[in-house]
Amino acid sequence: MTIQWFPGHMAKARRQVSESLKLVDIIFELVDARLPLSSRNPMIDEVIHQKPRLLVLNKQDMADEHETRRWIQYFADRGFKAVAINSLEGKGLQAVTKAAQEILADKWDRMRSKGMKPRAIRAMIVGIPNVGKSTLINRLAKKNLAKTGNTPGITKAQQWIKVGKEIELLDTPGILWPKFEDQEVGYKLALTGAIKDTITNMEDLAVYGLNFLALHYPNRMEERYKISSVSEELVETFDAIGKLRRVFGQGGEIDYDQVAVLIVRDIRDQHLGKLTFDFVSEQVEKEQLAEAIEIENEERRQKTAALRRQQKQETEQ
Ligand SMILES: Nc1nc2c(ncn2[C@@H]2O[C@H](COP(=O)(O)OP(=O)(O)OP(=O)(O)O)[C@@H](O)[C@H]2O)c(=O)[nH]1
Repeated sequence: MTIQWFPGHMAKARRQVSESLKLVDIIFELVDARLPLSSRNPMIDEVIHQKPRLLVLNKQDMADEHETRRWIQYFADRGFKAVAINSLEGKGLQAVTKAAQEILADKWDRMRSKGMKPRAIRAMIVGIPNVGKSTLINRLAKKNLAKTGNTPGITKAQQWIKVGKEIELLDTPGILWPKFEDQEVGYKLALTGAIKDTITNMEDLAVYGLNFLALHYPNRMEERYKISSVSEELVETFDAIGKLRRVFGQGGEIDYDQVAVLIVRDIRDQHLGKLTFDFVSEQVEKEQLAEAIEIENEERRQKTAALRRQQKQETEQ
């Protein structure tokens, strides 16, 4: 399965985010708690530069709680504050305000020491499509619908939403497209519904989903489909699930296309429980591997350089 991404959209989104960047004190980078890495825009660091940022893991209600805790710690260990929220039900929103205040505490202290009056923190939400940006804005806006009006001095009028006394939020979020040249990232995004089904092959997706379940959540797969592994002969697995769930075509035969759709829906609709698709343990392993390769490369470079120096000395003598 090849999933395309959209460079045209990306360039426009980057421009839009860059333009708004100078208006805000902090970026709320919204990601899906089920895939805190795969749902990040890989160019986000380049786009937002050194702007302070809070990582907001949304849809926490759908993610594996244990893994969400591990991700928050993972980001903290790397110097990024992260909070988990559920925008749909408005859970965890206070943690967003509190974390933003903590991140900007030094800047606010400096402002106060210069005699400046404390003002509300200005923030902007950015994230990939479908991650919950509008839901969060609406949820925050509901608390206080009063908009603070346009910011003078910019051509395009920006509306600000007051969130309590502490925060003013830009009412238009920055959309950053995911980059899914990595096929696995594409599958994960598709399984959580971030990519439209029209650009994904349902059977490939279902097979990826089953293999993922067998590896990370075997008990849940067993409970739902009464199978403990994915057979090398995929037809056998699809037959077993089709029979169990009575997915038959008109002639009474198993309808494999519909079995694939059923598996994907089951995963998306949480019939296999709260699932997380990115794992801290796998990421740390990848990072350690990359580090080990870099150390090896560096040692090799040093050895080669030493050898060259020695050869040079020998020819000079
Ligand atoms: N379960 C759950 N669903 C959520 C949550 N936040 C948003 N959603 C759902 O996710 C879907 C996408 O939410 P939107 O707010 O439209 O996402 P968006 O990022 O604004 O999407 P674009 O407009 O495509 O950029 C909707 O069906 C929301 O109801 C959440 O915290 N939990």
